[in-house]
Amino acid sequence: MSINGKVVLVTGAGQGIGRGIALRLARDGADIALVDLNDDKIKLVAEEVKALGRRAITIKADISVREEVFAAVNEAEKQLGGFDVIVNNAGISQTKNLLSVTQQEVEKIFQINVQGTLWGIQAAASKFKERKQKGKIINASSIAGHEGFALLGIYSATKFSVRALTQAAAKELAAFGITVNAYCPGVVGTDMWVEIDKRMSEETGAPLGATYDKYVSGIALGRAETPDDVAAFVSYLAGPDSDYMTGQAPLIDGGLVFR
Ligand SMILES: NC(=O)C1=CN([C@@H]2O[C@H](COP(=O)(O)OP(=O)(O)OC[C@H]3O[C@@H](n4cnc5c(N)ncnc54)[C@H](O)[C@@H]3O)[C@@H](O)[C@H]2O)C=CC1
Ligand SMILES: CC(=O)C(C)=O
Repeated sequence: MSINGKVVLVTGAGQGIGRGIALRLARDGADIALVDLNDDKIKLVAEEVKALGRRAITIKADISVREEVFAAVNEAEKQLGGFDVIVNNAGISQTKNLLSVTQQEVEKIFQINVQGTLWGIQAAASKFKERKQKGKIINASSIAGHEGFALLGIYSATKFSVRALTQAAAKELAAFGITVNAYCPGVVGTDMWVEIDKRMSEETGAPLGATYDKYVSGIALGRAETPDDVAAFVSYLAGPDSDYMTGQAPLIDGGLVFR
């Protein structure tokens, strides 16, 4: 299985799952455009990609701003000489109960998790069409895109929305040879979960670490997920072995949510 020489853009690549995906796809042979709000972090990941023998560029961009996402895709093509796969990975969490969440808070997370994913779909699909080539679009959903979780209700709504966009885009873009799929991780030990656990403690009074431990204790395979676990599945979605798959959002969660 190889994506040797392909150009892949990964958003939210500065840390956590996005960094894991960038490094895995570099090991698979791809050149990587690393996109994140945090310039310092993507520069460090770029050094790691280069140490694996692949090319890497960094683009500081906010995925919630449509023009910045289109500019990032153009820059990736210009500097790396092609454009084959986008991984719309960047996202934020929000731990609030439904009765107190504000309009501003709802708008912010929808702008990043949903609109940001839509801009990535638009920018990548436009580029594939302009280049008259096939391409792959891969979006970050979640277990929370298959089940609404208490205190993660608006976050869950955004991840259900990502699945809706994935299905609709797959139908609209299949005729152009563009596939659109999503990955749905479970409990991955990144900074996002540190923040969720802290906010859960504030909301419920649970001791720090207790919410994370409770979630992990529900995983059939008996351990928290790592970015590498997610990246291994994204490697499949990015490569030719998934060519006959589109519009899907499989769970890769160690056995936590069963559908
Ligand atoms: N950590 C987990 O357990 C799970 C995470 N996910 C999803 O996976 C994706 C990655 O999650 P993690 O690596 O855990 O998160 P993280 O919080 O560790 O890293 C997210 C990265 O995205 C960047 N980012 C945030 N907003 C951005 C914006 N507007 N524009 C550009 N970059 C931005 C951040 O700077 C950061 O580098 C997210 O979409 C998340 O919802 C899904 C299921 C489980
Ligand atoms: C962060 C996330 O997607 C959860 C709650 O699993």
